[in-house]
Amino acid sequence: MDPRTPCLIGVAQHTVREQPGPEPLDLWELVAREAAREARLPLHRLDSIQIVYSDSWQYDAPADRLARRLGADPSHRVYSKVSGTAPQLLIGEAAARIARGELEAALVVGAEALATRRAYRHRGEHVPWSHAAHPKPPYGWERPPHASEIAHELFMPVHTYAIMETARRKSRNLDLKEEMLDRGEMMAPMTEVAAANRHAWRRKVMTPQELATPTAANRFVGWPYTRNTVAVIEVDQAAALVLASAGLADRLNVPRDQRIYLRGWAYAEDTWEVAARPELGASEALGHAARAAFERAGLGLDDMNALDLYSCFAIALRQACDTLGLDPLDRRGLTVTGGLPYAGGPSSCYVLHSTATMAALLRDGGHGLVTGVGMHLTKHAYAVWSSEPGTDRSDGVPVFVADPVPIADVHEGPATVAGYTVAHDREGRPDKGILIVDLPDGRRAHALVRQADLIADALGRELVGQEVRLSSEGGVNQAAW
Ligand SMILES: CC(=O)SCCNC(=O)CCNC(=O)[C@H](O)C(C)(C)COP(=O)(O)OP(=O)(O)OC[C@H]1O[C@@H](n2cnc3c(N)ncnc32)[C@H](O)[C@@H]1OP(=O)(O)O
Repeated sequence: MDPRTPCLIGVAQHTVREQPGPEPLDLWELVAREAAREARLPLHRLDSIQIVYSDSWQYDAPADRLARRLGADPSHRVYSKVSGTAPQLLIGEAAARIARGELEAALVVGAEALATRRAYRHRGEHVPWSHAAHPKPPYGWERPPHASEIAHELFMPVHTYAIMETARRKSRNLDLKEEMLDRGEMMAPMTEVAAANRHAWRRKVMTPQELATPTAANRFVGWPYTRNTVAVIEVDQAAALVLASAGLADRLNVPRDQRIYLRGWAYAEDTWEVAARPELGASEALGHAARAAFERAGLGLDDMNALDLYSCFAIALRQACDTLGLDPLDRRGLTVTGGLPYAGGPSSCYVLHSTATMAALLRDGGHGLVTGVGMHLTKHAYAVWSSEPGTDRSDGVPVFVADPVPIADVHEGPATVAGYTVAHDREGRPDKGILIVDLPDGRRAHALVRQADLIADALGRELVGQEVRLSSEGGVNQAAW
């Protein structure tokens, strides 16, 4: 074997159960030390430290602070942008550099302490954490929301994903109740996986009915999604991966069955704005990423022994199943962790956890698929991991970037609903409708619905396909019918 073959030789995960807990820097250090211990790697041998963006706290120099804690002096230091695909892009980058002989050992690490932030918030206290960046840097997204999304208050994933779900619901002619029960049936097995995962945030087995039925404890958060079917973000969780060259793994005497290989991976992008997607309920990019990853790995879906499909919201799972031709009730299950709603959805870091869990499983031999989604189902990363090495040395250059449908900021006149959600308040009461509409000239637009009777109508039946009239004031479109 080429001594520069990259392999994953150490993993660690940690979940903090009592809040307030430690700050992200402490968590990074904790899991980094544990993963390096498993990898038999002296920390000073690390020549790359790559950290996934933390929503919990902005440090002045994250990678430098961690390097100092670990007693390492890596030549390669990265702090990612916000995205659920960031872990896979960092892993892919580390593997490519190892394969080129630029690095021998890399740490990819991430942590959130959002449950602790919340605990301090509820006590009315500031978090007492170290090395804050001054001034506070701008939020780490690659692009801010579109002006029309801001004007129509459409930037939270609980709303954008819900809109895509209603568009798919209509395209499949599912009625409202059918979609909810179908979602419960798809996600209930994930709760069983989470219950058996000692790192999972929520370890309670739930039935399809419990997931599908709205109650006070399972309120609508972005209709038609209820709390128990969406990513749980306020968690304290950390994970770390150590990648090394096969040559170094040999010198460290890492057992062969502890080495897992990134056999093939690929990255692709849908349009940044949900409204700009040619089909709101389907992904063009996902299929390109999946095909390229399998091709590069020289393997197919049927060869996979285990799967972990990114599961922030049901539509992410459904788009993946639709595109891959995978039965949502496939005997392999859709997740090895329990997924973001149950195992935990620590902002951009989830794929570190799914990869760590998959790696531990594959030590018994076999192949596994781990996928990532970023922003509003914009970014897609597909990674095939294996106990047997392959030859793929791809980088993160997208294999496909979708073309956007133009968005009209304001519009007066007729339009057709393409997808919608009803935003709910903290008490679970309907607040406003948010629509994406098709315009007669082929463009798309956003619109709000504020009238209580129209909101009630939108909650009671399928509104996708409904002809509406838009009126515009102050850059905000209002819809009525
Ligand atoms: C690519 C991707 O990964 S996309 C996925 C990104 N992840 C997400 O979008 C996470 C989605 N999940 C969530 O937002 C949350 O877990 C929720 C809202 C479902 C949590 O619900 P709960 O656990 O019941 O928490 P709770 O209702 O106490 O709210 C937690 C916080 O969310 C915010 N929040 C909750 N509901 C609302 C609402 N209707 N409007 C505005 N803010 C809200 C508040 O800031 C609240 O904090 P506070 O308690 O200090 O006021």
